[in-house]
Amino acid sequence: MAAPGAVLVMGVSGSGKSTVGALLASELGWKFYDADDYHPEENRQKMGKGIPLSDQDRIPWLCNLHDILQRDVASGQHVVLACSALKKVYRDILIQGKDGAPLKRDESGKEEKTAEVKLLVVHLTGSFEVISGRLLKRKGHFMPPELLQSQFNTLEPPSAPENFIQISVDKNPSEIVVIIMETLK
Ligand SMILES: Nc1ncnc2c1ncn2[C@@H]1O[C@H](COP(=O)(O)OP(=O)(O)O)[C@@H](O)[C@H]1O
Ligand SMILES: O=C(O)[C@H](O)[C@@H](O)[C@H](O)[C@H](O)COP(=O)(O)O
Repeated sequence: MAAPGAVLVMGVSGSGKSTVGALLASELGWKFYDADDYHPEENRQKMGKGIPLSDQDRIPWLCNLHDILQRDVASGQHVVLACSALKKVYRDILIQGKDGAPLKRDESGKEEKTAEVKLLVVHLTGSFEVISGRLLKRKGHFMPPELLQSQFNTLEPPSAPENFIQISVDKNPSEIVVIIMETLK
């Protein structure tokens, strides 16, 4: 595949997406987006009450993130996105948009090709015990640790032909960033 214009750092809540994503973006000089900042208020309230999000809750959020990625990458801006992206279909939306359609109509009705976002997917993997231990210590976040089991239940780890690597959260964030940067070379 062509060199990725974007890196998706994915995984369950507490796997270190925000920490690793921000550090990676700063090392690369790329723009950083944290998908948590793009949840509508209803999604935050739902998670805050300990209710897992449904596909219906997540799809508009992912479509919005796809549009942001596509706009930036099309303008030559490289980006790092930290986003749970737990299911394959969610990652497909980030890459292609909701319909995965190769064509879209502009305002004048003309059809034009939509570009896929070339993504390197970085899956941060770890045991329930390690990650729940980190979540229990994390302060000031809307996501309650009780939702972690549902995140593991929902998780579909990336697999071929996705363009992905897996890195253990047992490594520290700097080590993880070095591995990702080596992969991008
Ligand atoms: N590789 C790591 N090793 C040790 N602690 C980590 C690591 N990555 C993240 N953390 C800590 O774990 C907690 C969850 O990390 P965070 O980046 O908020 O995860 P996520 O964005 O996936 O929910 C934070 O308190 C963070 O400082
Ligand atoms: O799809 C989801 O259910 C949410 O996006 C969830 O996966 C995400 O993890 C939350 O936004 C909590 O934020 P943290 O991942 O930072 O805990």
